[in-house]
Amino acid sequence: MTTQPLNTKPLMEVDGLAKRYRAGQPNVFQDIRFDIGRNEFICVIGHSGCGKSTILNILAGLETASEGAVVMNGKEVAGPGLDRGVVFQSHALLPWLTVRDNIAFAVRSRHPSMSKADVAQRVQHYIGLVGLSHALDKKPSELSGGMKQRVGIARAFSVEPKMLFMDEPFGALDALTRGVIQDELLKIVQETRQTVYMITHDIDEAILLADRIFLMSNGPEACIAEIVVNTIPKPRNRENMHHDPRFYAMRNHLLDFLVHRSKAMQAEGIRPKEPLIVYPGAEANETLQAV
Ligand SMILES: Nc1ncnc2c1ncn2[C@@H]1O[C@H](COP(=O)(O)OP(=O)(O)OP(=O)(O)O)[C@@H](O)[C@H]1O
Repeated sequence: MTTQPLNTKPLMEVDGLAKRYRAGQPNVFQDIRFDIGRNEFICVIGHSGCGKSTILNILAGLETASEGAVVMNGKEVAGPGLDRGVVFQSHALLPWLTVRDNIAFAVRSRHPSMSKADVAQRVQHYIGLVGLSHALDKKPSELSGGMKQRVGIARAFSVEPKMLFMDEPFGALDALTRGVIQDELLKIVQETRQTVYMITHDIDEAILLADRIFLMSNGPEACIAEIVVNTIPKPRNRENMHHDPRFYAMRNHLLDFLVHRSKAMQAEGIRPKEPLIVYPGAEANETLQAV
């Protein structure tokens, strides 16, 4: 299920992806199949080594699949493209350029004929959304880790890609900084309605940000075991989300998968043909409406 009308074609269609790095070895993952709707925010959770980054890299066109196909906007993905942006755990800013020029450089690569004034306006808009207007003329070496990552996020959004991939973008940050940046990401996504595919190990982060959460079984031969539809309505808010009765149903479901079900599936060799689609806490909503 996607969050868009059924008659609208998905932005990305993924069909039967599998990857093996060496002949004769088992697939890292196989039978990966899903659609991503326009304006959807997808989070992917799974134990280390199940192939989350490899899948993300294949969708972004940075890696090739052993089997299967990825189609975006009706066109097969055969390599990297400017319509897809990627944010990794390390910010990858150009150290010799200021914050302003790092973002302007990215905007100009995507829109070579954009006027200087429009590029400047776009840079200011996106750096403002991550609360760093005061740092426009600083070099990356003058910024903290959290600030660099915020510039990386502003840069990725400023290009306005059709699809943005984020591979554990906050993994290297302390909990406080992470919270601040999650709020900024939430704000920027609400404003831009950017389509995002993001890997995280943080369950609360996934509940805060995602429309749907893909749960991957353990590898090798990993698959998407469940697709969890976020039952907490938007707009969500980090400060009071835990007061929503659906929050703990979502959280317990995700935790239980990571702690118990993913291991049990591996031990018993269970591979669902199709991911189970679940709505944890939906019954809490029905109770709320009945009161
Ligand atoms: N270039 C490569 N050559 C050989 N094996 C690889 C290569 N890249 C990844 N692998 C293997 O493929 C498997 C999946 O790796 P991947 O990084 O995609 O997993 P992940 O789920 O993103 O892990 P993590 O959560 O630790 O980042 C791992 O067993 C890894 O060792």
